[in-house]
Amino acid sequence: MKQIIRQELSEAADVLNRFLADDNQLAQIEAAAETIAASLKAKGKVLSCGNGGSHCDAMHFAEELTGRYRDNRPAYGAIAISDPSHLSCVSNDFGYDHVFSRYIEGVGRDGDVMFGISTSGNSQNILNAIDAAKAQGMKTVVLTGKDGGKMADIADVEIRVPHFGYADRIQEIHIKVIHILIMLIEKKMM
Ligand SMILES: O=C(CO)[C@@H](O)[C@H](O)[C@H](O)[C@H](O)COP(=O)(O)O
Ligand SMILES: [Zn+2]
Repeated sequence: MKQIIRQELSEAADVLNRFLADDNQLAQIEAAAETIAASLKAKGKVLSCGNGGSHCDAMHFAEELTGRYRDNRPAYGAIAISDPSHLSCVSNDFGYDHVFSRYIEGVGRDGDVMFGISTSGNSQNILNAIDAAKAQGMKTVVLTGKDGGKMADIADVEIRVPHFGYADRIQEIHIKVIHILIMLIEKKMM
């Protein structure tokens, strides 16, 4: 058992160190923070979305913007697309591929930011959300993994964890990126 624990922690450390060494990804994190802070300063908001574990991460990101991260400060506008009644209605009536895009059509406004999280970069409901966000005049920021998938070509800002194994290793870096983004956004809002 100890061997499994060591192997898992060691692989996680390797993925983190490779990400840390990639200046291009660090620049993308700064670009994402700038995009989001500019929207919030102009009274815009962030609409975040993801599937499975990334859905939880989308909620985590939004609550730290509306609620709190490390210290108290004003609330910032953010909504994770997560209302079960919306998700079940749209899945039932239009299909699961439309759960995020439909919400963005209803709630997204020019100047808002769509924040999508996908380890494959290929989840169709997030690809559709990017299209819907663009149609609303919103900026799009995505966290991806592997080769970035189709999202790499269409998002305004893409932060990628180039790990080609299981999704959990990618998600572990995503949550670190989310915390750093909140920190940078707070600094830019001061
Ligand atoms: O949390 C995990 C795996 O760690 C899973 O629930 C995972 O999020 C789900 O399989 C998602 O449906 C994967 O979607 P995506 O990351 O490719 O967009
Ligand atoms: Zn998980």
